[in-house]
Amino acid sequence: MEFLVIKCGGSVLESLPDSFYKNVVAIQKEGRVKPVIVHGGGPLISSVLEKLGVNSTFIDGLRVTTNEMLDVVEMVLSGSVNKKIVSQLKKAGGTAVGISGVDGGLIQAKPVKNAADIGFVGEVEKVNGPFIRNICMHSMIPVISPIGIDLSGQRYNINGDSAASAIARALKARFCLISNIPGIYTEADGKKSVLHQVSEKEIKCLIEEKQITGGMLPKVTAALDSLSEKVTEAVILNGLEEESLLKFYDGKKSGTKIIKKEDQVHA
Ligand SMILES: Nc1ncnc2c1ncn2[C@@H]1O[C@H](COP(=O)(O)OP(=O)(O)O)[C@@H](O)[C@H]1O
Ligand SMILES: CC(=O)N[C@@H](CCC(=O)OP(=O)(O)O)C(=O)O
Repeated sequence: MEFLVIKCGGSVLESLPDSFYKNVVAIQKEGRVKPVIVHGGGPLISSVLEKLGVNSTFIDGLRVTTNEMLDVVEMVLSGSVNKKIVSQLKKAGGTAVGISGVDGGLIQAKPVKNAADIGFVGEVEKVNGPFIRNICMHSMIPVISPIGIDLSGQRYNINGDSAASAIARALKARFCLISNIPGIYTEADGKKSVLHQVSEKEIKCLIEEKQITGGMLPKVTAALDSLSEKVTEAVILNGLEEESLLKFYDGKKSGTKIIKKEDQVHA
């Protein structure tokens, strides 16, 4: 079974055109590749927390998450955001199942490394791949929110990009990250452009030069982590560009392709 993991960023969720969901359903109905959606929801979490008088702080693009904040994060991600995507897919003619990483032990998590004061932020230890496969086998589209759980039952807030990356790796899936930008921007001589392709080494330079910052940091790490011998590229796509998902699916040029090495040979 072949999979396509589609990570939908919170930056773009409110603005994704109906055609995006129609395209996901069309891919599912074609049957060759099973789409799996993993979503974020960062901006909505921030705005709900703000209404409750809680300010968010981020370390390397990850939200510092106290126990009280964790309840809000889960409510927003696994409740409102997740069910909106399921409804959109229904409207587009498909059947989706909304679940969080907590359900069925889908995302087993542990505290994220090297950040003592970040609270209940997790990284993925293990993914229950057979659970996802089962949903896909029943012609349904899994829609997964990035909350993880450890063996003691503690829940963790996981960055959507890293959750999606671990799921893509577990399924040996093609991986695309849908966001609100046409790809990775770079600037040289005051001129801004979008990279068509970028390697791990180039990404390190761009991070050092502070050309890649904020929410793009977990995104590029996630893209690189998803790569394996079998899956050699991950792509950052613009959700606001109507046909970007189908272009990527059909192997056409779209967004920024992330690869391990510059000399990687491409079809
Ligand atoms: N080099 C870069 N190219 C493009 N976007 C960048 C870059 N560096 C930082 N960013 C920021 O990263 C954001 C995408 O991350 P994020 O807001 O977390 O998206 P999402 O919610 O879609 O996961 C962009 O909107 C942009 O502000
Ligand atoms: C640990 C951490 O930062 N978790 C994220 C989860 C949501 C997310 O990743 O949303 P986007 O995809 O929209 O960025 C957060 O709390 O914002």
